[in-house]
Amino acid sequence: MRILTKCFGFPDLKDTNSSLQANQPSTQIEELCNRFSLAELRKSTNNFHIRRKIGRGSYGDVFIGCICIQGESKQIAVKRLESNSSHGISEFLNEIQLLCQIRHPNLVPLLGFCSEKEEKLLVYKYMLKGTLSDHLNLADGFNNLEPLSWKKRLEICIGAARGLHYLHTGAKRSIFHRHVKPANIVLDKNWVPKLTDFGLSLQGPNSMSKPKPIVVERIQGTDGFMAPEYCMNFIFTDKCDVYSFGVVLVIVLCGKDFDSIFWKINELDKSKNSSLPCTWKNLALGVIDFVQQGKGEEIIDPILMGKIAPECWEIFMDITQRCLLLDPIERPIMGEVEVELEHALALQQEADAINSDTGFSLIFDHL
Ligand SMILES: Nc1ncnc2c1ncn2[C@@H]1O[C@H](COP(=O)(O)OP(=O)(O)OP(=O)(O)O)[C@@H](O)[C@H]1O
Repeated sequence: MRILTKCFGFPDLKDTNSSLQANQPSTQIEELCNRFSLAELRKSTNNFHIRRKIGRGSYGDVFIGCICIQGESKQIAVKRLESNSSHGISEFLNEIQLLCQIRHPNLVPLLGFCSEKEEKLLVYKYMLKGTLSDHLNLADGFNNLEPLSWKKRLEICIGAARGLHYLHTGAKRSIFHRHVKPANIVLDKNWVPKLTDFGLSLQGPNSMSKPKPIVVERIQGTDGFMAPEYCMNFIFTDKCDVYSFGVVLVIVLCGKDFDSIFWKINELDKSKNSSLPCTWKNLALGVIDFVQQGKGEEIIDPILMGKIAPECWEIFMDITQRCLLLDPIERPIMGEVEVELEHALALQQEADAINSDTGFSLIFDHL
């Protein structure tokens, strides 16, 4: 087992260590990734004007801008690291080093970075449709965006699963994302989902073999999405990302944030006198429980009622609850999750072709 005390370190990149000590990206990375000047990013965001602010994460504010790259005008999202964020510097370097080396249709393209004076900025391609979280109306209450159809949700999950599968097995060395959640899945103008926020990601040894566990010094991530064994043993594997992805699938189905789903499931359990609240309850089994008791509409996104074909439901719930199994060995790998979700979508499309008018009003009685 390899022990990583920091989440960066790319032996195939020269200069990396000395640059990291100086909190600067390595010279080789600069060959792979644009370095923007602070002046051009200031200009492109109207000096980080409040009206250009499109979001805020733990890293700092995110601004929209427009910049000319190789003669082409591009809309960009600029993440500005807050100056008092000590922890952010390692995430900043980690994200550049990782994203500048990999390209995939389901990973957000990093266009470049800026490290000048006290300013540290990351420059991404702007994703017109925002985050999956925005479209599930999870962030800051209701935001009036058109709700996503069930098929669109499945397509988004398939794309995100593909991106995660690529990270685990497709790159030269396996990469664990470590921060999978709806807010870290962004959508381009064609609704193609892309994983973003690689600040916490870990790069393991050669991915030709099975992804190997990595021991971390401290637990980082978002509550509710972190796998139990990671929180208890400080060991991260590809199966911890699978667990987080399972939580995403439940949220996509319910259109509610983690806490709301978790408390609803606990309430139902309490009414049955079954068990005490437990953070790592298998949420998918909780949802199935609701449905079997004829209370599906209390937990599932109301927009989806009558829209999910029973055949699709079965495959979707099966893979979701397997992603959330307590024993990581029993969880599927991301490749299997991707295939099962594709299967679920195909079944939904077949059922829609037959029942285009009637819908699936009996789906929840059927189970
Ligand atoms: N490439 C992008 N295109 C369009 N909007 C973006 C892009 N990247 C980020 N955003 C917007 O900025 C917000 C903040 O993003 P960021 O990744 O910094 O934080 P987060 O993932 O929401 O939170 P945290 O960093 O705490 O996990 C997002 O919710 C989104 O609205």
